[in-house]
Parts: sequence; C-alpha cells; structure tokens
Amino acid sequence: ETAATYDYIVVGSGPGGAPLAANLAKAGYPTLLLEAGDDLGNNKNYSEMANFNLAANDDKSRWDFFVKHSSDEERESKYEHMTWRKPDGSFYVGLEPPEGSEQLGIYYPRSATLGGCAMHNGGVCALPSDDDWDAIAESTGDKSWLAKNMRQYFERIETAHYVPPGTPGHGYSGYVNVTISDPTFMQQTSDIQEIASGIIKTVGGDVTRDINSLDADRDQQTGVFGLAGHADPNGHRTGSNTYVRATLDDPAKYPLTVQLQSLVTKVLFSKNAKTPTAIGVEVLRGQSLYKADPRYNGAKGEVVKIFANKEVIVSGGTFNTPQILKLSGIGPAKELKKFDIPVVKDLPGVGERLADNYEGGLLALASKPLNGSSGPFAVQLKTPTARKNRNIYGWCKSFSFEGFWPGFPTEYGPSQYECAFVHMNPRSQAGYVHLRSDDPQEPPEINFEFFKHGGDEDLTEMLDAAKTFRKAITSAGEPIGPFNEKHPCPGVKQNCTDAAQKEFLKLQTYSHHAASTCGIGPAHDKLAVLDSKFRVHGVKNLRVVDASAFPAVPGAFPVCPVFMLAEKATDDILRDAKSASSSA
Ligand SMILES: Cc1cc2nc3c(=O)[nH]c(=O)nc-3n(C[C@H](O)[C@H](O)[C@H](O)COP(=O)(O)OP(=O)(O)OC[C@H]3O[C@@H](n4cnc5c(N)ncnc54)[C@H](O)[C@@H]3O)c2cc1C
Repeated sequence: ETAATYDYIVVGSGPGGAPLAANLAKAGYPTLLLEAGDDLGNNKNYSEMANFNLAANDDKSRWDFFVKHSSDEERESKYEHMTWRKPDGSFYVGLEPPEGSEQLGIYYPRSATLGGCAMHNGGVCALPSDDDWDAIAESTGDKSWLAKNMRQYFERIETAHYVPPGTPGHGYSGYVNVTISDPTFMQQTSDIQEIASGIIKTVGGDVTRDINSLDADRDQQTGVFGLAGHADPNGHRTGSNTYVRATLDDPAKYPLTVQLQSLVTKVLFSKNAKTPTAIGVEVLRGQSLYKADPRYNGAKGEVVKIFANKEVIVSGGTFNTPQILKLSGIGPAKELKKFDIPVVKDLPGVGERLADNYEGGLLALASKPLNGSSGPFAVQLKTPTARKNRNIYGWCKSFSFEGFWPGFPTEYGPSQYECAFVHMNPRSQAGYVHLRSDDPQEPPEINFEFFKHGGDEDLTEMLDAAKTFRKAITSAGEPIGPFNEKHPCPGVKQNCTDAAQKEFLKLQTYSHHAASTCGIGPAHDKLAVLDSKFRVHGVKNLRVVDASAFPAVPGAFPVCPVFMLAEKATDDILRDAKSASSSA
C-alpha cells in the first residue's frame, strides 16, 4: 500500500485510541484503527465484567511485562511475588525459586486486544480530583483543561445508571455505561453487612452515593461510596470494544477500518519536509508477534506500510507508546544513537516521568466464615498528612487482592476481608521506559523507581490509610472478630512498629495505573513530550492520545479519564481538520 487510503491512522485500540478512531470516522474522515491483538468482544471472560481476573490471566490477550520497582536489587529481591522462569519454561512466583531459574521481574499485565486494558480491567470508573485537570491548564496556559470544562467529556462518554435522569454533570447516551455496585446488601443482616456498617461508622458516608456525582468540593469528599464501574446493569463490560463494534455495525456505514493482528513498529516521516512530518506507519502483520505475548513463537510477520493524508495518532498505552516513538526516531537522542536509530526529533522526555499509584491493602481473616455477600464499595480518605486533597481510594469486600503475578489472585477462603487501596498523586515520577534493543518485537525495560522522591511522605500516608482500614474492619466485634491480619501487620495480637509497617508497604507496593511517559507540558519543559493539543512537540501530524499523555497519574483510576482524553482529542483534531479545509 503506498497511496494514502485513510485520513487518520490510530495505533492501538485502548480507551485512548478506540473511541478516538470511531469518533473521527463518525465525523466522516476515513480512519484506520490498528491493533496488535484480536477481537475478544464475544468471549464471556471479557464481555462479562465479573470475569475480569479470568480475562487478565488469559493468554489470548496477555502481554506479560516484567518490571522493576526500583534500581535496588536487594529491595527487589524481597518482593513476595517476584516472578521467575523455571528451567522447564514455566513460571515460579515467590522468594525461593528452584535452582537454575531466571529472574524475570515484577509482573505487570497489559491486555493486547480490541479495547486494550479496558477489556481485562476491574472496570472501576472514577474521576480525578478537579485539581489534577486544573494543573494541566496551569502548566500549559490552555484553559480548556480546567476541570469545569473537562466535565463535559465525562457527560459525553457516560450512560449513567445510578443517578436520576437529568442530574447535572452526568451523561445518559454515551458509550460507557456506568453502574454502581449493588447497595442492597446493607438491608439484610449478615456478617458482611456488619463489617460494612463498622466501616461506615468509622469513616462516614453510605454505599448508595457515588463518587462521580458529587460536584460540590469533590476533591475533599471522603467516606464510603458505591463503587462505579464501566458495565451496564446486566454486568456487560462497555467502553472501547463495544463502541468500536457498534460504530462498525452502524447502518450509517461510517468510514472506520479496523485491522487486527497489526503490530505497529514505527511512524514514517516525509523525506522532504523541514519540520519532521508524520505520513504513515510501518506494521508487522501476524498473530502474537510481540515477545510479551505468551503465544509468541518466533514469527517475524509481514512488513506493510500504510499512509495517512492527515495525521497519525499513537495510542499504544504507557509502555508501548514511548517504545513506538523511540523506534521512530523520536526520543532522547543519546538513547536512540545507542541503537543506531536515526534521530528524527530529540525529545528527552519520551519514556521518562513514568509514575503509578501506589497500592496496598489491609487484608485480614475473620474468626469465622463470613455469611452474606456484597460487591466492592469504595472508601475515600484524606489522611492527616495529605497535601491538599483526599489521597486514598479504597475498595472493600470479602476478597483478596495483593497485586499481580501469573495466576493471581490468592484465595484465603470465606473468612477473608480486605480493604485494598490506591494512594493517589505519588510524589515521585522518576520511572522510565527505555529500549532494550531496536527490535520492535522486544518489550522495553520498565523501571518505576517507586518512592524515589517524597517516599517517606507517601509511605506515611499509606500507613495512615492502613491504620484507618484496620480500625474500620476490626470494629466488627465477636464472633466475627478477632481478626487475624495478613498484612501489613500480621497476626491477631499485633505488635508492629510504624517503621516495620512502612517497610512492608514499601517492599510490597504494587500498581496497575501506569501513566505519564509522554506527558503534556509546555515546550520550555524539557521533559514535556506533547503540547496541550496532544501534538508531539516539534513534529507535525503526530499526536499521542492515551494514558501516557497525562503529565501525572490522573486520580485513583485512569480508565474513565482516558476515555475523556479521547473525546477532548477528538474535538482538537476535528477543529484542526476543519480549519485546514477552510483555509485550503
Ligand atoms: C489488570 C488491570 C486492571 C485494571 N483495572 C482498572 C480499573 O478498575 N479502573 C481503571 O480506571 N483502570 C484500571 N486499569 C488501568 C486502565 O485499564 C488503563 O489505564 C487504560 O486501559 C489505559 O488506556 P490506554 O488507551 O492508555 O492503553 P491500553 O489500554 O494499554 O491500550 C493500548 C492498546 O494498544 C495496543 N498496542 C500497543 N502497542 C501496539 C503496537 N505497537 N501496535 C498495535 N497496537 C498496539 C495494545 O494491544 C492495546 O490494545 C487496570 C489495568 C490493569 C492492567
């Protein structure tokens, strides 16, 4: 293919790329959406939200990344779920690998399928603090990022099922159905209801209110809430996959083309232009071509070049977008030269400032099997040393969640109860995604450098959260209690110092909301990659629209904020297209 068939090429079909491609096609522009994986939208492990752990463990979509949390090997070696490759080729997870095993790193799942990680995620839909949006407006001077303007994008994506129709700040016809967890368990007497009552007594709130519906002083609201997720009232997952499929099936026959099993290896640039100008992409065609795919078998794929009349938009996610840019010659010149990649634009920030929410949990076993059941409910806290806003988002139920490893999670039986939590707005953004080679099939090196800056402050906030959750859960007395805590302070009659608990939290923190490797920021910020309209600084016709574009992790859960980015980028791109055609 040499002639440009498409106006836009979008690389990657996650919550950033998929809705954007559908929107551009619906606006009448021939658009190609390229996705490395397959379409699993009809597979019940993906289409039913309740099966999300099956989806995340499924080799039909898995891209297994193995990352570091720090550059301190001793600290890394104490991570309880360190993953190793045994001599027989299978995984070992733990601290005592069989002899001859190779240390792979800390498992970090990604979903390579039509819809991206919105196809295996837990579905939690939350909005960042208003301050998170306002900070982008402030750093770039672009007022369209102010929270009060961003809310329209949430209204656009949402079909709300948890607030009365017409409630301001919500949408009722968007492609993301949002429901909250069933609150009716609070009306029946049960152990689960009693524990939840204790939590509500400790932190306030109630399970019928929703985080996203609070407009007045959202950033300060704390206590218990119903947990909002991107599923419809029947539990069907909605979002990136369902929206693309609905757009393809629409009788209006929008000019959207989706090509699966297409691993984009680089962006192509015009040879003549003075300013680097994107004109298309190079693709490897074939199944499971990326080495993070457990089904990878050494196949090389067929090389294809595809061209765009207007723009290329990269939406490969926080790990893959910087890899694609670097392979294309956009990134830190020093790193590119190491791999003999010709430098198209020296942009030192590509792959830098990687950050993630820190996660932990207060997990305890009751003295008896817990009767009753509930979905998770949300708990927001503002711990004593929090900076400006609430800083902890927890979710509680009888379950166990201790991070990710091949085959996760653990199951401690019917007496288990946990409040898992994410710590928002990490102070450190020192992580990075660096190339290991110029081979596009080879996953990059990923190091989060957790706690490198402000670590002690963040750990104090996590410890205070754990203390609050401990008090809240254990307020249920006998015969449900006493509780035998698994972590961060094990035992029934506990005797842990604050320092010991902080050390546990530091060593065992996990994460799954990676962001910011191609952050938006002003041109004078040497680590900024994108301007406020998602355009790569110093490059024409190339944008990035996915979680990598956030200059900092957006609140507690990124997926709904990424959907909002896709909508905002749609407006920016269509505005440019219209002004180009009116000036032509
Ligand atoms: C296990 C898990 C659970 C999660 N749970 C939640 C949750 O409950 N709530 C929440 O808000 N967030 C959750 N997240 C995070 C959230 O899903 C992600 O932040 C979000 O999906 C990011 O969207 P994205 O568009 O940036 O990238 P992704 O979702 O990663 O999508 C990128 C897409 O690009 C494709 N791609 C990558 N490279 C190439 C290439 N070279 N060529 C072609 N295609 C390519 C990939 O296959 C993928 O489909 C979870 C994440 C994980 C891993």
